[in-house]
Amino acid sequence: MKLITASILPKVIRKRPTKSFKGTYGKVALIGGNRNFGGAIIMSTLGTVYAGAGLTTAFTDPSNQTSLHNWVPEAMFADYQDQMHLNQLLPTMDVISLGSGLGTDDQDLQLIKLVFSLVSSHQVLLIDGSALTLIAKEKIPLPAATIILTPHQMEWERLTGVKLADQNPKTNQQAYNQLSINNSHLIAVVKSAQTEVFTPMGAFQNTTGTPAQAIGGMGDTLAGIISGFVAQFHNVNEAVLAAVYSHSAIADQLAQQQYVVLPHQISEALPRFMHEHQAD
Ligand SMILES: NC(=O)C1=CN([C@@H]2O[C@H](COP(=O)(O)OP(=O)(O)OC[C@H]3O[C@@H](n4cnc5c(N)ncnc54)[C@H](OP(=O)(O)O)[C@@H]3O)[C@@H](O)[C@H]2O)[C@@H](O)CC1
Ligand SMILES: Nc1ncnc2c1ncn2[C@@H]1O[C@H](COP(=O)(O)OP(=O)(O)O)[C@@H](O)[C@H]1O
Ligand SMILES: [Mg+2]
Repeated sequence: MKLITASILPKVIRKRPTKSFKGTYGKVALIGGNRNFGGAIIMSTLGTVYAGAGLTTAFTDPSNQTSLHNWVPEAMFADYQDQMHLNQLLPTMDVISLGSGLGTDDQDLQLIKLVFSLVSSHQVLLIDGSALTLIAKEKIPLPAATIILTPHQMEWERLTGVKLADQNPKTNQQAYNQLSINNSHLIAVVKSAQTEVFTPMGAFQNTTGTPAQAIGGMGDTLAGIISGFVAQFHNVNEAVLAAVYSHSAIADQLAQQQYVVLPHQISEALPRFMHEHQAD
């Protein structure tokens, strides 16, 4: 297993060309955040916007609209139960992130099915949180698209059947290979204290990260940052690796002076971190 080190950053994070506009940097839809988990979609949206995605829309429960705009006015809001709006907007997106704080009710399951039916092969679909739990439980096949799965270890167990205690680079690789049989463009970010990333170009282990990150919303934030990187940087595999590295590298830096690192602090530190690591 190869290591993800700082050398990934200048490969991925490029100086922005002068002749560019917001459309150059990608359109992202983030779908999730029920009445109880509004924070999840807000943290995810912060990650995407602060990573530099050109246009970001959060599809969420209407009860989250005011808080979302207080935290991140750069993002647009849409009601995730508005099927017409989903039908209209999702086909225009470059990246769709589904599941952070979604919940596991029947209406959430119907929403996942609708999104899967709307996604097309040129788009990237990131699947996180409750959406992973539901597709594992209901055995929903993944659509034809570039798919990024971001499970924590219990979600990975639900998806693959590999028990948490048995998870290691070898069993995880076997499970990834099995999942890839029906999808040749699959990336699995298996999150833990030493996150492993499985891609069609090989398997990688992250070298950054701290227990100061063990707090709710940390994975929601990562899903947002990955979406923002993939929206604007062209090699999807490398963009995911750079996002995973950056998320935890910033946490390492903050943890030098903080007992715990709050997820939104990572997003807020991201533009400066990317500035420091951009290449010509
Ligand atoms: N502020 C918000 O709005 C927030 C909203 N959130 C949203 O909530 C939704 C549910 O997501 P979830 O991860 O909280 O719950 P679930 O999928 O049931 O997994 C937990 C179960 O697995 C077990 N477990 C064992 N190992 C584990 C591991 N390494 N990492 C994690 N869990 C591990 C664990 O064991 P225990 O802790 O009980 O010992 C427990 O039994 C999802 O949509 C998410 O986006 C959250 O992000 C929080 C902030
Ligand atoms: N001890 C740790 N060391 C490094 N990273 C950690 C540690 N604990 C948790 N993390 C990171 O925090 C995130 C947790 O993801 P997840 O459980 O999905 O969070 P949530 O759903 O609450 O947002 C992952 O990116 C994981 O790698
Ligand atoms: Mg999570």
